[in-house]
Amino acid sequence: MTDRLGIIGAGKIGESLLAGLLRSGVRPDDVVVVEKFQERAESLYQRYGVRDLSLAEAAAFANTLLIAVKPQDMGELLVKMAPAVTSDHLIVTVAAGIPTGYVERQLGEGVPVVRVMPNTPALVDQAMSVVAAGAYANADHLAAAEKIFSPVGKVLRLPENQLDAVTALSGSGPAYFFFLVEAMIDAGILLGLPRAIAADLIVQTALGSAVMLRDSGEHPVQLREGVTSPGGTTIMAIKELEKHGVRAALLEAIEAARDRSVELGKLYD
Ligand SMILES: NC(=O)C1=CN([C@@H]2O[C@H](COP(=O)(O)OP(=O)(O)OC[C@H]3O[C@@H](n4cnc5c(N)ncnc54)[C@H](O)[C@@H]3O)[C@@H](O)[C@H]2O)C=CC1
Ligand SMILES: O=C(O)[C@@H]1CCC=N1
Repeated sequence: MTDRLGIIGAGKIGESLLAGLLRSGVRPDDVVVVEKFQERAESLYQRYGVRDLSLAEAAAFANTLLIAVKPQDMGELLVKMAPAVTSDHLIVTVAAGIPTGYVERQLGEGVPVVRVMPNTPALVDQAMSVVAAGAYANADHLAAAEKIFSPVGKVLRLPENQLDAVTALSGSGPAYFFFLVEAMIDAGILLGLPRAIAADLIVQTALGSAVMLRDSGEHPVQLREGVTSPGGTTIMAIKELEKHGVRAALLEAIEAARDRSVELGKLYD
């Protein structure tokens, strides 16, 4: 397999993957984009030196086609792609909720499809991506898909029936952390700290806590207990979080995200 990639839909996720691949040493000549909005395509060319082609041209150029359009745009896109795609292509899709089975039916039985759920920390090479094989994707296809995502972070293989849960957990996950940080900065304002100071305190605290979670080998409960002194300040805050049902809210929020992923998958039933 030659390694030529076409990124169809170079929005937030498409661009983050494009930028990550180029940072990792992939040559701009080996990547093309197919982008609906001409202005965006021109801006990508200026910033990355990557050409914008039509779907047919991209399919002729690249052996791997990475689809990064919104789930709502998938139906129309796959109809346009079908005539240009063969079983020699590898199709990688990051669209939330859209099953490989649907993509296979639209593009033709036998076309290898790998469904992936990355997340936006790809921008800083700290993504969490999960890859799942469709019915016609073999070990080489999975390895080829992983090669696109491993330069921008960690990659895990899971069966496709877990991808809706993954979407809710790590796909949407960065938004939950940003939401929490935003609320904690507001708490700093409430306590009279300047916004910039509150932001510094919370961002560094988030970073330090994330590194501890990753590197200490300890369970989050142990790490939290290490901060929670008997009769101290932290337990007073934890009591309020429990009183307001923050744990239950998170469980229900992530369940709602999973349900939405399942619903998006039914868009084209
Ligand atoms: N934003 C995120 O955190 C994540 C998004 N995803 C998935 O990635 C996909 C893209 O999401 P974003 O990058 O956030 O959306 P976006 O709206 O930023 O990017 C989508 C891009 O696709 C282009 N596009 C739409 N239809 C097209 C077509 N027919 N041909 C060529 N280009 C076309 C649009 O012009 C746009 O630039 C979605 O399916 C989403 O579920 C997956 C993981 C995380
Ligand atoms: O909100 C969404 O639908 C996409 C999928 C995962 C993260 N963002």
